[in-house]
Amino acid sequence: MTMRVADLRLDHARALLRRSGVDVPVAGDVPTAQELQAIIDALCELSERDALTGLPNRRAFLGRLAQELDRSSRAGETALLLMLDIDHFKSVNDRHGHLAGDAVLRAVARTLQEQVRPMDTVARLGGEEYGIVLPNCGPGAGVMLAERLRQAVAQQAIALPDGRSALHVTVSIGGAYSPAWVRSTVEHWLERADRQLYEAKRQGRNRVMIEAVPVSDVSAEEKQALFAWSDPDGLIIDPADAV
Ligand SMILES: Nc1nc2c(ncn2[C@@H]2O[C@H](COP(=O)(O)OP(=O)(O)OP(=O)(O)O)[C@@H](O)[C@H]2O)c(=O)[nH]1
Repeated sequence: MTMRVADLRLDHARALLRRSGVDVPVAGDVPTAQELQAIIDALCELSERDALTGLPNRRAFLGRLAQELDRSSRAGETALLLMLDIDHFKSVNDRHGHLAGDAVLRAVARTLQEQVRPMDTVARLGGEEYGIVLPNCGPGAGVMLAERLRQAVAQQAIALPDGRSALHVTVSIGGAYSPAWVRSTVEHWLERADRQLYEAKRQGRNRVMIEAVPVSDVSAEEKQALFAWSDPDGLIIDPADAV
């Protein structure tokens, strides 16, 4: 049995889009190809956004990281990955309520977005954690930028939904550079930045910790892949001797 466009049941998709504030006008009962395409595009866009802050979500961010790794491995540039986590966020919820917690999450998202360049991507990774990827960003600029982000959040007075009070929060930031010329993996990059974030929390929070050396921390598989790729004669080189 073949399915016709007229049989498609789009009510659910349309209702979801309407609830999410996305208006996809449809002229008649049977959608045209353009109308169908608009619904598909809007659903794709929605699946990559965090509903609370409007930032790209984890799924979208992982895609951006993969793109950036690919670009920096070809261009020989380093990109910086930052992981940010609001300090003692549980106590914001506990003291002021969940709605106040949500207001804080939105306010921090706005501040981070305001501080970065248009080419950078700020995402909410889940809970009170954000990720930022900064293409073409080297060690000098990276530390300064992360420190600027930390200060901007700490200085911000966040208005609470009761309209009467405001509060301040701080963030801990961990960072790692993508290795230039090496095709690394998203998982390994995230793990390196996460290790720095863990260290920033351990050392007392409200601080920035960025891995010092951009290239040296490359996994054994990555070294293997790099040398297989760079050795056109197929000679076997022991990566341990080469790096
Ligand atoms: N309001 C609100 N709270 C959230 C949301 N997502 C996660 N949380 C809360 O975020 C809190 C995270 O707490 P923890 O993981 O203990 O971390 P923390 O209190 O920030 O402590 P440190 O990270 O160690 O400084 C939990 O209380 C979650 O319920 C959300 O979308 N809205």
